[in-house]
Amino acid sequence: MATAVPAERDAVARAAFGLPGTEVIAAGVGPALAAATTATALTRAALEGAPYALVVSAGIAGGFAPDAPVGSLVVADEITAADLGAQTPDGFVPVTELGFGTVTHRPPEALVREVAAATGARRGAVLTVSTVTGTAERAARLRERHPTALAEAMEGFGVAEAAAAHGVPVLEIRAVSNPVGPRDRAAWRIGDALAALTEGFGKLAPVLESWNAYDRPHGQ
Ligand SMILES: O=C(O)c1cccc(C(=O)CC[C@H]2O[C@@H](n3cnc4c(=O)[nH]cnc43)[C@H](O)[C@@H]2O)c1
Repeated sequence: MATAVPAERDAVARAAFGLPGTEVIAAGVGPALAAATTATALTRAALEGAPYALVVSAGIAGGFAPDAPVGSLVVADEITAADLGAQTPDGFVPVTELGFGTVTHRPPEALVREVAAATGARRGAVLTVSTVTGTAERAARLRERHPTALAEAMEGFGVAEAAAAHGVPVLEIRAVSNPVGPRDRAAWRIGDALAALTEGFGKLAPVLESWNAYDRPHGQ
């Protein structure tokens, strides 16, 4: 499990589901550091002869109103880099339309369904951004481009790129701490979101145990 900061790591670790082989790391803020730290952890585990079967990006996030209110839990059916591309006179163009790279990773469908059923998490796209959205206009533009988006955060795509490089499936689970939109630090509910993260991960043990037991191939 890869969170951004130690407070998120502790919220996930507090759920203490005691699964052998589970490690929770604070991998850093932003997609680049999250990718580098996650890739390092995956490489180390592989070199030790105990490769990971699943990578989970977890933490707090901004939620798109009204579908992902503050305090709700979201599981990504799509992890998309929302600002990886070029700004043109006609608007934003993702790198894939420029002919290179990737902007989306898809977690295993069955696992996403099982996580949602076990935790009550809402299913939808989670966007990865390098700049936190601070205006209603940008929030609306993101939702126009990604109509199924429920949340935005800053690490999921980086963690997913590291997992993909190692051929390991990925999940992203986020608890909503603030609405995506006009900047309003007074509206953040980080404590509530961390509590929701702990509660959600507390319900995940059977899902992750059966995933590891069946060792299902990527994409199932
Ligand atoms: O200064 C601000 O206005 C501001 C607003 C929301 C979040 C931040 C952060 O610096 C937190 C970054 C940290 O938390 C995740 N996160 C939480 N909410 C959001 C969000 O609305 N948009 C993007 N990321 C968010 C993120 O994954 C980072 O780890 C500052």
